[in-house]
Amino acid sequence: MTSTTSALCSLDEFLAEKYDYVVVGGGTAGLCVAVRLSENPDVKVGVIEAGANRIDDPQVFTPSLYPTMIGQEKYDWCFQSVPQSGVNGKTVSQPRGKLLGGSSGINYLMYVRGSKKDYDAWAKLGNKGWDWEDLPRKPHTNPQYMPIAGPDQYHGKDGPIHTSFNDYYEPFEEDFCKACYDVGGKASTLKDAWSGDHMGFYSSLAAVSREADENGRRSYAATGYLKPNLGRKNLKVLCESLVSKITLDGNRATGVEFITNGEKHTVQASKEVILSGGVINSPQILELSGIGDPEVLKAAGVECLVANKSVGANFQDHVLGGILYDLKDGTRSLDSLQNPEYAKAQDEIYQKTRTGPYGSPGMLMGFVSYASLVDKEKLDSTIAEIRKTSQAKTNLEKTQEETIIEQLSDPTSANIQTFCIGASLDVSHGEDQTKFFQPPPNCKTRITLLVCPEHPLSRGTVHITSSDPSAHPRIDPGYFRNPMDAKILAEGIKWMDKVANQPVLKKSLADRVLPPQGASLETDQERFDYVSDHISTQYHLIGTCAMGEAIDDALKVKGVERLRVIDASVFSGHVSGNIMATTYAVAEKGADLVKADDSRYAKVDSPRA
Ligand SMILES: Cc1cc2nc3c(=O)[nH]c(=O)nc-3n(C[C@H](O)[C@H](O)[C@H](O)COP(=O)(O)OP(=O)(O)OC[C@H]3O[C@@H](n4cnc5c(N)ncnc54)[C@H](O)[C@@H]3O)c2cc1C
Repeated sequence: MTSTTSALCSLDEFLAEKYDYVVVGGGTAGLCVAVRLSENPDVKVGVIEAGANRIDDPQVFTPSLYPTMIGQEKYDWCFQSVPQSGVNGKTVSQPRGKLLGGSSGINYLMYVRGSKKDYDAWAKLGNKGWDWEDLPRKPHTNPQYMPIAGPDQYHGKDGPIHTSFNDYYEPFEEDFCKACYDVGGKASTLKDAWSGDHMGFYSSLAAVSREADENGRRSYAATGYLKPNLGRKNLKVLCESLVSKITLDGNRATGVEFITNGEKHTVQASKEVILSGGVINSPQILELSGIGDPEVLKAAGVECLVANKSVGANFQDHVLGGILYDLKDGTRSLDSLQNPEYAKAQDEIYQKTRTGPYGSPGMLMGFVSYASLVDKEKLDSTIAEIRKTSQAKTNLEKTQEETIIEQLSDPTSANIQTFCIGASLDVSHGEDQTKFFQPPPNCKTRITLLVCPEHPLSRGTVHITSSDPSAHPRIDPGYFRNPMDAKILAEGIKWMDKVANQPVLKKSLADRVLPPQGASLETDQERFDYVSDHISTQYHLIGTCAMGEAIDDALKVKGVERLRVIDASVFSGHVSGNIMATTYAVAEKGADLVKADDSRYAKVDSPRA
């Protein structure tokens, strides 16, 4: 390869090379895969990323500044759903990171693993090698599978993504945890929330580095995986270039077509194309390439080259609902950073020591089971209603539904995630992230108490409606298409209302803002009506190239040779909690699956980033 000092290269440099593997999308999964595949210096890897390199941008690296990027085209694809009949016809914004590092560069930084049972459910769906034993526990012996946290059996020490606990806490954080345990009437049994059991309430790890040169900064795919390996001569990364399709010779992927500065180019991949465009763009790119449901392709004016009806189906998300309170006068929260004097003082602290609220995003969360929130009669009627109103059509959907019924019936299953965020997150504005994060008026400070069902029954789709690669696909998340999801969320709101009314927390709260002070949350119907009008995405889109359906368990696209998908679109069912860590784990395993099919890797003593 031509010698440059950095893998980040110009168009000419990129086109001058020949690649074994071309990775589409330099995001969370894509950079992990590219870095792992380029560990062998004889293997040439090219990455094409639509967004820019923003490694040195303070909005990206300062942990608490994520709200300033979400909903802004400089950082975010700013996708929007079609109107959702389950939520009074509202549209719901669908942010996705459009920068080197992808969504790991704009997300809330929460570093969470799912429950053991969630991954075991993937294996039960027929995906061999994807259970807990095979995936997240690998860091135990093989730290790269889960990045570092503390020095115990569930956390590695030398992984690429660095995590840490906040060094700054809001005054009410401990009170929230106490209130949650008071409502449940039980003390904490939580040992390690990354051990496959995260039932309970705690301040989570954040993907914030505490290493010298990155101290107090976001640790994400661009800094954790790519940055230490920029000197590799066999790795080239081209930014600000939009992949328009995968080129095929019959049913064999041969390379990629992309657009830079309005000009079309192609690049060949002699071994494989790896699609890591994320949950919206991976199915979009497959469909633009003629791989997908023939009817969808025909309607979009794209010739069908490989029929695969599962592409773009099985969309799932975690839906966020919640309650918003003003804090009593004088109670600090991240909203206090609106006050210019306080913000200046905290910024000085952050610049000098990399500590304080700017380096400590809200991390307070927890998990409860649905079975612990309702009595036996209500649990039985929920299950009967799920069966009666079942919308499951495919084998995958039917098996998933039975798994969800098992999960909801199990008092040890993390069915509902809860958050206490010391800032105003306005769930009446799920359609617009800039309004969602708008600070409260009159320099007030607020607290947001969020609730989120983890194993949704509703399914949606992502499909192209045009052959234009720059046109956003049609995103129909199907929120509350199955009304049981709204009913389960409504139970979570009932529980959260009790938490807010525990004296230990109530002492910090002033008026309720959402639902407005005085609005009743007494009946099932009132709570159902409230959640049906007040939701946001929790940004945990999955499933549009699902393992076992659109692709096989080696992540190969069914019906196409030399083409894999490796990103969050391959999750076949949902996991409890935030999904960045699981996406890294999928990418690590995906890279190993690619290596297993290429004899050149047997010779390599995998150095780790
Ligand atoms: C606002 C937000 C907050 C979140 N908060 C958290 C959190 O706190 N904790 C957590 O665990 N998870 C969180 N998540 C979820 C998590 O970050 C994502 O699920 C995960 O990062 C997705 O990884 P991915 O590799 O599938 O996609 P991405 O990381 O989105 O990568 C896809 C990449 O492909 C590129 N791309 C797409 N199309 C093309 C094309 N045609 N040509 C070239 N490049 C293309 C994109 O620009 C992007 O860089 C959040 C997500 C968002 C958006």
